[in-house]
Amino acid sequence: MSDRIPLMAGNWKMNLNHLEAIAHVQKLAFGLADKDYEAVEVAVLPPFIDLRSVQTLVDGDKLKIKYGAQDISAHDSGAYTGEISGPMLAKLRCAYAVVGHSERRQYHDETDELCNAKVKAAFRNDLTPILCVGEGLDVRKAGNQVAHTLAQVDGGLKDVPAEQAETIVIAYEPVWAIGTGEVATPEDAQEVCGAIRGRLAELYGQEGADKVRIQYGGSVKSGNVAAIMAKPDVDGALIGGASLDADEFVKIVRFRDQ
Ligand SMILES: O=C[C@H](O)COP(=O)(O)O
Repeated sequence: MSDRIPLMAGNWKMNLNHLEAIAHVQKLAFGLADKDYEAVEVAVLPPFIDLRSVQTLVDGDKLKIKYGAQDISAHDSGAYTGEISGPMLAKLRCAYAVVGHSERRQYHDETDELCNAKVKAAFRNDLTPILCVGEGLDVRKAGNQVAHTLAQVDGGLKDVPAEQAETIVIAYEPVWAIGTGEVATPEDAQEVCGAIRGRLAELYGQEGADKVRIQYGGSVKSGNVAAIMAKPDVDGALIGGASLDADEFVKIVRFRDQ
């Protein structure tokens, strides 16, 4: 049995301003306070402008909820208008930085090469990258989901040393299941998550691969999370839409009760 601690991370995407963020995290904290959820790590991934408010709340109330950014610059400082750097996120005590979400790959043309630079920027600044990978519908229909996703894993981890790689979080998000209500079956999720762990074992050895947490993302809800989490290579979820409803997110975190 794996001793990996499941990570349930709510990706708010471009939702909730800094005041709404405070109210939302307070509601999450309240919803998670009456029961021991130590065996699950909970994180929120708000828009950049919310991070200071979330940090202040988490610090002030000594909450166990972690937080991170939805993106990170490949550069640590300089003339990169609009970018947010690893040192800035580290100063806010962010735990995580999402890298290569499919919406960044699709709408901002982020390549595996850029994702690799962002993964390195996160590690350089003591942030844990959540590297997102996954195939689109055309690739899935052609049956090439494993090869496609493993190529993204290879690209994102290029020249990343084993001691860093074994601390990364990889989120397998089939693009056709994001925000569509089309959740992958638990078997679909396991097929690719298992293949990802297999590739990590080839790259870093089985012991290192066994330390990596691999999340599933794509239309995760309280009603389907338990079946997905029952799969051996699924160690958590990256939750979009359902994470905006505090009660629903709390139910997802408590997937063992579902
Ligand atoms: O980062 C989260 C994923 O894009 C999943 O989003 P979703 O739960 O709304 O399908």
